Formats: sequence, structure tokens, C-alpha cells
Amino acid sequence: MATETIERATKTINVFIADPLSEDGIQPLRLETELDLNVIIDTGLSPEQLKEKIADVEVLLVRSQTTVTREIIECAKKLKLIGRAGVGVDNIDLAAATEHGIIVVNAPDGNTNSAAEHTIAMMTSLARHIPQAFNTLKNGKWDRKSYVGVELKNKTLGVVGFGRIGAEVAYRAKGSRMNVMAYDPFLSEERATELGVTKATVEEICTQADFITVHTPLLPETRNLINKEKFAMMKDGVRIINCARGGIINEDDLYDAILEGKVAGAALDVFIEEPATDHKLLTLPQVIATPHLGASTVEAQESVAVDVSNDIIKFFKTGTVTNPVNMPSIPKEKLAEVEPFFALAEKLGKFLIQVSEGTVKELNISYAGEVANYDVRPLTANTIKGLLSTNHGTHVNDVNARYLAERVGIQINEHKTTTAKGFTNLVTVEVKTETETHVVAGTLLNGLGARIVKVEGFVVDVIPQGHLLYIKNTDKPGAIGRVATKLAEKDINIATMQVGRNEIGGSAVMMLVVDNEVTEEDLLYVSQLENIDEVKSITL
Ligand SMILES: NC(=O)c1ccc[n+]([C@@H]2O[C@H](COP(=O)([O-])OP(=O)(O)OC[C@H]3O[C@@H](n4cnc5c(N)ncnc54)[C@H](O)[C@@H]3O)[C@@H](O)[C@H]2O)c1
Ligand SMILES: O=C(O)CC[C@@H](O)C(=O)O
Repeated sequence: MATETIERATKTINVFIADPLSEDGIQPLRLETELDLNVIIDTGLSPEQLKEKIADVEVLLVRSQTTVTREIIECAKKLKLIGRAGVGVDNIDLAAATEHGIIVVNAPDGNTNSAAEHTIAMMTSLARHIPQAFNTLKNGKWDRKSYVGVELKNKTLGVVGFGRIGAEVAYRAKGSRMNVMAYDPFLSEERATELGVTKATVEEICTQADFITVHTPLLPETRNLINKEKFAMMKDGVRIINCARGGIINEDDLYDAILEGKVAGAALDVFIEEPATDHKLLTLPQVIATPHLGASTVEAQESVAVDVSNDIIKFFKTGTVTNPVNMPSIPKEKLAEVEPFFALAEKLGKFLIQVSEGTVKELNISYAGEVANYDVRPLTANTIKGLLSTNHGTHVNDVNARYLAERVGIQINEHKTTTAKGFTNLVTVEVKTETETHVVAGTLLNGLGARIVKVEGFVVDVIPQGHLLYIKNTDKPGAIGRVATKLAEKDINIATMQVGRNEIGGSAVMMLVVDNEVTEEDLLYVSQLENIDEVKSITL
């Protein structure tokens, strides 16, 4: 990790900004002095132009206009990070990014307030026909009869999706003296009571609400969440607001529901296809709309660009980020607890892949002692990194490690136990291939660093570094001496040697740290010795 960070910090990092971002917001990038950041702003490109221009960039920064497809990701050979200055990442192919080990970060907090204010503005405009009335007046007509509205006071607002924006909308709606019902799979009764909203199902919201606003992400489960069946349940004259994502409300079904008179009006900031300049919903007088302006305020744009810029800098300086989308988000203090184990975990994985024959089927990691109290997901990722390093080299990283392992059918199991049998911490890793099982365990010794302390049940004490020889033998006099002599004949110097056995005359292991790499020919030479059962060369 340290060398990688230094390498990252010394070479030029091309940051390509493909959508308009606040200039004040990207100041952290401009003012950064430790990293050599080359900021390139080129917006409004076609996918073909973008593919060409990002071939050499390390960072791609977008808002919602640019769709970052698999094809684009595959053209950007040096890409390490995609930054989304905003919340929704539905314009980024996350699976492709993860597969290529590219971290995706977003800025989830910076535009919450603006999006909530926009939703309230849309709801109020809808209730009082403000855009339609303004349009008529602009056209020279003083029409007061056509635009009689409804009050918000005492009406019921149904909020579907009660995350950051949904909750802020509810808070403001209560200020307008509305009754608020909310549905979110993660909304508890306690939080609903605390915020003064009624926890409800989507169906309850549909049957009881006068206004319905959606604030979920666009996911397979939320696509068409509000559809024909849901409209049929609604009160006549219901009003619908969507400032989240096009597609959460089925656009055809909404169109029909408006024509049928079920829905009195709809306020839309987002559409399935954007830009949506020629949309059938826009032909209806009951529909008011804005061109995806929920986050378009000076404050939100500055805030999201600052957040994402800071994460880019953090990533290239420390290898960690604050708002990851496709890797576990772990607070700094929690990460600090497990960081000392990173190298050990990776070495254990690396050790095992070099002693195992056949296709790996299962990886079982046991965290014992104090380490069991920590968030061990990054340790598992590091173990997998080590395990896959022989096949994937540097392509495997924290972002794609688990994905790559699962893709090749490796089943990963983590187990935690507080008892570590004589150690403060013990990480035991077992690998099962089609034909074999191998186990290695390691610990961090206070002030002394990482040690391998068990190999296949034999107790050893080895610094996991450099060139090792792992020898299985039968515990008979002379075995150790013969190995040492043969290695000397091949000019291989033994730095340290550990032997382990379970019983006199039974099977035993030797773990040798040697000064130079051992060739296949040397291995064969040693393996032919009397009482030597297996010899493996390992480089950690
Ligand atoms: N119009 C804009 O410019 C604009 C600006 C910001 C955000 N957004 C969009 O607004 C939406 C909400 O953003 P946020 O910051 O509040 O996100 P969030 O992650 O804080 O909240 C989303 C909530 O939706 C809930 N959810 C997920 N599946 C659900 C389901 N099936 N039914 C009900 N709830 C479900 C989640 O549990 C979560 O609480 C996102 O789609 C985001 O992209 C739009
Ligand atoms: O980039 C924008 O202006 C829209 C952002 C918004 O849709 C979001 O999901 O954060």
C-alpha cells in the first residue's frame, strides 16, 4: 500500500471533467500541491468523443448528463476512479466499474437540501398552477378562473423513499401543516414517530394520500413502483411529484391516469429519457416540469463538487475514500483498526495460492481475538487479493477482489470468534481446491509486525516476506541436514529455518527463508531427497 501511494502521488494524474461542474467546487483539485493533478474540462461530448478523450485518464468526473457505459469504461485503460458529483449513480455501469477495479464515489449529502426545496417548490406550484398561470399571463391573458388551486394545509402527503431527501421533504411539508405518511423498507416505527410521520405501506399511501412524492433510487425494485395498479388505488384528484428518477413512476400509466381524471396533476423534474424535450406528458396541461433541476443551485453544485474533489485527492494520497459506491464504506477510525492487518491478510492469501494445486473452490477465513471485533471486510478483500494475485496481478484490488473471486466460483466464508488460543489476534485462512485443503494462520506481534504462526496445523514462526521454501517431510534423522547441504550445493543461502512436527517420526514441515528465488530445477533437486514428500517455493 505504501509504495503504491507514493507512486500514485508522484506521477501526473489526469482528471477529466465531462459534465459542467461548479468552478468553486473544483478548487480543491486546482489548489492541490502534493499531487500532480492535471484537470481537463471537456463537456457535452458524444460517447464516441468521450471514449477517445479518456483513453489516458485516471479519473472521470461526471454529473447526470454523461452515461458512463461499459464500453466507455473499457476504453479508459488507466481509469482508477469515477466521481459522480451528486447522488444517483444510475448513469454509471457499476458492474463494469467494479469488474475493472475502478472505484466509484458520489457526493450523497451536498444536494439533499436543494432537491428537497425543489420538491416542495414543485408541489406548491402544482397545487396552485403557478407555471400555467404565469404562462397565460405572459401571453397577455388575465385569467383568474382557470387556476383555482388547493391548499396544502391538512392534506396528506405520501413520501415513498424516506432517505435523505424524503425525510427533508417530510420535515418541510409538516411546516406547511400537511399530514405525512412515509414508506421506506428501512424506516422504523421509532424514527417515524420522532419525525412526526406515519409509517405506512405503499398501498396505504396510494389509497390515502392527496399528494404522492417519490424519493427512492432507480433500482430494479423501484422501476415502475407507481404503475397502473397503484394509480387505480389512488383517490380521485391525487397529485404526483417525481424529483427523484424517471421510471420510478411508469410514464405511460401516469399519462393515462391524467387523461382518465384520476390524477389531477403531476410535477416532474426527471424523465426516463433525458433530455425530454418532446415528451407526451409535456403536452398535458396538468403536467408541470423542470429539466432535472433538483440539484441545480449554486450551493448544491459547489458542495457536491467539493466533496467529490476531496475524495479524489484522498484516494490518491491514502488509498481510501469517504463516499465509496462500489466498495464497503468504513469510517476512518474503523479502517485504522484493521489497516495494520492488510499486509498480513494479503500474504496469507498469497502463501496459500502458491502451495495449492487445482482450482480454488472455497476460501474460509477465521478472525479470532481482538480482530474479530473489527469490520473485517477490507481484510477479506486483501486475503482475496493475495489469493488471486498469481492470476490477476495488479488488476485485482479492494474494489474488485470479492467480485473477481465470486465470478470464478470461489465461495467465501468469514467466521469470527473472540478466543484466539494464546494469541491476541489470529487470522486463519483455509483454501479448498477440487482436490486439496491448505491452512495457514498469521498474527501481528506487538511491535514486531506480521508472523505466520501455523502452517497446516504445524506451529511455526516465520516473517512473511521474501523467498520461502515450504517442505513437507517425514520426521527422520538427517532430513534437515540433507536439505541444507543440497541448497548449499545450489548456492542457496538459508536465512532462517523453522521446523514443526506433531509427533516423533510423523509428518513434519520445514519453513526456510532463503536469500534467493528457488528455480523449478532446484526444487526438483531437493524433492528427490530421502524422506522429503513435497517442496514448494513461495515468494511473499
Ligand atoms: N432531481 C434531482 O436533481 C435529484 C437530486 C438529488 C437526488 N436525486 C435523486 O433522489 C433520490 C433520493 O436521493 P437521496 O439522497 O434521498 O437518497 P437516499 O439513499 O438517502 O434515500 C433513498 C431511500 O430510498 C429507499 N428505498 C430503496 N428501495 C426502496 C423501495 N423499494 N421502496 C421505498 N423506498 C426504497 C432507501 O431505503 C433509502 O432510504 C435518488 O434517486 C437520487 O438520485 C435527484
Ligand atoms: O447532476 C445533477 O444536476 C443532478 C443530480 C441528481 O440527479 C443526483 O442524483 O444527485
